[in-house]
Amino acid sequence: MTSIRKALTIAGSDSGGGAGIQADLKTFQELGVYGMSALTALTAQNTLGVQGVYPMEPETVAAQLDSIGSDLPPDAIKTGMLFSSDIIRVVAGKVQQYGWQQKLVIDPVMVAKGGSQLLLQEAVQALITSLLPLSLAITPNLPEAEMLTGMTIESREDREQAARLLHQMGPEYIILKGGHDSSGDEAVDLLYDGREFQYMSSPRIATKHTHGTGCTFSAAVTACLALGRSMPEAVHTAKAFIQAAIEDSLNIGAGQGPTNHFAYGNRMRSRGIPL
Ligand SMILES: Nc1ncnc2c1ncn2[C@@H]1O[C@H](COP(=O)(O)OP(=O)(O)OP(=O)(O)O)[C@@H](O)[C@H]1O
Ligand SMILES: Cc1ncc(COP(=O)(O)O)c(N)n1
Repeated sequence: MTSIRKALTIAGSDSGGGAGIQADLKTFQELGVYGMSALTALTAQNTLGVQGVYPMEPETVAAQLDSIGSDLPPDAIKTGMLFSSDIIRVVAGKVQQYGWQQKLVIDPVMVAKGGSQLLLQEAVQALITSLLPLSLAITPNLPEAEMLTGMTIESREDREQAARLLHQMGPEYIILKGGHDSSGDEAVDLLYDGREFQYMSSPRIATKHTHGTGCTFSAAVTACLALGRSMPEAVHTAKAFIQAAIEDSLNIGAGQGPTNHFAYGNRMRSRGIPL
């Protein structure tokens, strides 16, 4: 019998398959981790945008988490689209009930690349007060970090100050993603553990096909944590995973296409490197 590490994503469904739960499960699979999911919302979505958002009832989110918590304890967990304060409170309660605090990565998804609201404005405060204090790590992009801290982030010093403020809200690790800063030739992410700032950068790829980059990146971090890797190792691998996925992005759909979840694994396998 094969034993396998398990990761759980608590997120929304993207019918187009590039972001949300679909991106998370593909990433878990590629990194050799058994994927499980609890749906918070359905979206009707494709590369052209979000055509509809259909949130789950909070009790159906609770029921999914109970099914998983009572039988399939995850080694690591991530959240993505949570939509409302009611759903956030249910998730926070289940994280406490099952003792998942040290395993929880929060991707504070707020707005889709096409502009659709994936987190209601009324839910931002619940995210800060109910969920952030329970988390191991948070992976905001720059606009999300601005929303959570109330700061404007322009300089490197601003990023470090935002990371300090986010750290005071509870997460042990802050992973501030720099994909939205298109001013330089590099895509620069920052990892902060409350003591040191570690920058991780890669060449910025000129492409519009970046649908689901944040979901894929945080899923890769979560998969690596499920495998028992340290946080710096997990972020390093996630950066390599998303870089490959954007470089080899897929030419499907008429709009902003998804990344290629096979790319990192294909490269490693072709070089004979174990994943
Ligand atoms: N054009 C690019 N070239 C290289 N890396 C990129 C590019 N865009 C984003 N990244 C990387 O992808 C990861 C996700 O960053 P990003 O800031 O895009 O997240 P996000 O906005 O949350 O994504 P999403 O909008 O899909 O939720 C980060 O590691 C970032 O550095
Ligand atoms: C269900 C779901 N979750 C997350 C995203 C964010 O991804 P992006 O910002 O690339 O649109 C999304 N579009 N849909």
